[in-house]
Amino acid sequence: MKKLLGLENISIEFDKNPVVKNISLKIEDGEVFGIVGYSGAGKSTLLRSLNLLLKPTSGKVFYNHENVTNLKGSNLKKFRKQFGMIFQHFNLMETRTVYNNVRIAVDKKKGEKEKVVKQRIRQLLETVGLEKLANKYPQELSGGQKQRVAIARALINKPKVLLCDEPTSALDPLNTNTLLKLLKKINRELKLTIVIITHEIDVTKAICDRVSFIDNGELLALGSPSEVFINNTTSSIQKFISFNEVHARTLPYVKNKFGVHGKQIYQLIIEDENVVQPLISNIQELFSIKTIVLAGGIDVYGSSIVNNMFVIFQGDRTGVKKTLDYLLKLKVKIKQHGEDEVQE
Ligand SMILES: Nc1ncnc2c1ncn2[C@@H]1O[C@H](COP(=O)(O)OP(=O)(O)OP(=O)(O)O)[C@@H](O)[C@H]1O
Repeated sequence: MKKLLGLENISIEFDKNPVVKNISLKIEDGEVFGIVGYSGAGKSTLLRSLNLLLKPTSGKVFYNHENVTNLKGSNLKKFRKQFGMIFQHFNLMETRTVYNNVRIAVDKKKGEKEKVVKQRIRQLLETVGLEKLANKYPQELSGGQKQRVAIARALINKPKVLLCDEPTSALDPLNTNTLLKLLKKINRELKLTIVIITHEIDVTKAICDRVSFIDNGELLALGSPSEVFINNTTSSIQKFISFNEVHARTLPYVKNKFGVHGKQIYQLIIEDENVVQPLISNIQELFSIKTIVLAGGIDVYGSSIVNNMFVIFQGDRTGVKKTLDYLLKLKVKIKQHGEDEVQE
């Protein structure tokens, strides 16, 4: 894949207050790229610098290898047309039908024939599954349907990039799922690059090829969802995940109730082909080590399948040591569980 967007040492301040701090990253043509972090981390501000809705205080923005940071007037307008945008609260016009909410966004300057425009709107409404609701008004639609109108509207001028600012935050889990599937479908079928802001780890796991984790204006991690959320030991990322992971709440109870020391608990991160290997029974056969599984769950992180397990090994010290060596050789990632947070 080739690089489509690039930020180089971007900083953004509001009234001398730094909100984005020296961030550099590249977004590839055709990928789904996530920007993740707590509320107030600077995600929306960063997103808006990509299409220069916000000009950075310092640093450079690249599009197709061209430095676009200082574009002005008609060149800036032309540049922005490469982007469509959707938002958490849909921003539809309540007095217009679904069809007209899309129609109003058509770039008139292109001078396209009405027939061509009509055909494209119909086609887009079909893509987002709303062809039968073209004459309805926003108040007659569910949240998920409204967001799909917003997607059709954002795509009407055939942008190269779709910027999504918390597109699922106002939706229930069912609608979230449908919307994520739709985003993935348009990413593939229209070869659209998608940049999506979210504070929900499940959203990134479902559709992102790569994610960036932003905390307090800084880029703390960048990589595949499993690299960023499972293999990264930065404490603010671990805490972020613990919102979603039951074991962060349950393991302290196990430790207190049964007098288990934190360091007896190992987190095993078993990925891809190892997921279907009989590792636990191998350990028992080879080293006479018994395994108590406290928690475990298999999940899909982007293109990786990961079994994230918390275990206690029972047996002599040499056996445990051999077990750890054996697992490490198989590229299982191992972390010893600390008292308060997971440590390498
Ligand atoms: N136009 C602005 N003027 C002044 N301060 C702003 C402006 N836009 C954002 N901020 C401040 O910058 C900080 C980061 O805001 P931003 O919206 O980028 O964060 P976020 O990570 O997207 O959070 P959220 O998910 O809550 O929107 C916040 O403290 C916010 O108040």
